[in-house]
Amino acid sequence: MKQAPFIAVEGPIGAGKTTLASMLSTELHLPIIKEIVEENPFLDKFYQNIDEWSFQLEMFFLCNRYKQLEDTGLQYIEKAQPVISDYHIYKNLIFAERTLKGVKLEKYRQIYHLLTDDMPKPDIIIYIKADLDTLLGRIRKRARSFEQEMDPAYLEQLIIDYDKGIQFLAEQSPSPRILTVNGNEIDFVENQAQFKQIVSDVKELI
Ligand SMILES: Nc1ncnc2c1ncn2[C@@H]1O[C@H](COP(=O)(O)OP(=O)(O)O)[C@@H](O)[C@H]1O
Ligand SMILES: Nc1nc2c(ncn2[C@H]2C[C@H](O)[C@@H](COP(=O)(O)O)O2)c(=O)[nH]1
Repeated sequence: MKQAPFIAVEGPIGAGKTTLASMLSTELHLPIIKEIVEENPFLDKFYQNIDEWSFQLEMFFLCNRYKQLEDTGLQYIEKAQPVISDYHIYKNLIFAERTLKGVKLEKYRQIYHLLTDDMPKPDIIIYIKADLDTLLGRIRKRARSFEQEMDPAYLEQLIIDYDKGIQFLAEQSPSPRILTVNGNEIDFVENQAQFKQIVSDVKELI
C-alpha cells in the first residue's frame, strides 16, 4: 500500500453502495463508515412532499455527514489508517442541487462549502452505475416503505446528476482514482467471481 486509502462507494439510490462497501470492508479488513438512513426523521415526509421538506432533509444529511467526516478524519485519516465509506460527502450537493431552489439552495451551498471544503476527501471512488429499471428493482427488493412511491422521474434525473457529479469530482485536483462498476451486469452479491474481480480492481488502485 502506498498510503492509507480513504475509499468511498457511490452511485444513485439502490445502486448497491452499502452492500458493496460492507462486502469490501469484510474482504479487505477495512473499518466502514455507513450513512444514517433509518433514523432520519424527515425521509418519510420528504418523499410525500419534496418541496415542503427538502431543506430540513438536506440539512439533516449534511450535519450528520459532517460529524461522521470529522470523526473519520480524527480516527483514521490523521492516523494514516485506511477506511471505506458507503458515500462521498459530495452527494449532499448532488441531491441538494436537485431538491432545493432559490434562496434556500443558495444558503445551502454556502453552508455546504463552509462545512466541507477543508475536510478530508476520499482518494478512491467506486462508482456503481445502474439504469432506472435496475435501481427500481433494487429499491423494491430493499422494501423500505417510504421509498416505494418514489417518482421514477426523480430517480432518472438523479442518475444523470450522479454522472455529472462524479465527472466533476474526477476533474478536481488532486483527482481521486475512480473505479466504475456496471451495476446492471455485475452482480457482486450472487456472483463470487464478479465480486473477486472488483476486489482485485480495488487492490490495484490502493
Ligand atoms: N449487484 C447487486 N445484485 C443484486 N442485488 C443487489 C446488488 N447490489 C445491491 N443489491 C440489493 O439491492 C438492494 C439495495 O442495495 P443497497 O446496498 O442498499 O443500495 P444503496 O446503498 O446504493 O442504496 C439491497 O436489497 C441489496 O441486497
Ligand atoms: N434528498 C436526499 N436524499 C438522500 C440523501 N442521501 C440519501 N438520500 C435518500 C435516498 C434514499 O431514499 C435513502 C438512502 O440513500 P441511499 O443512496 O443509501 O439509498 O436516503 C441526500 O443527501 N439528499
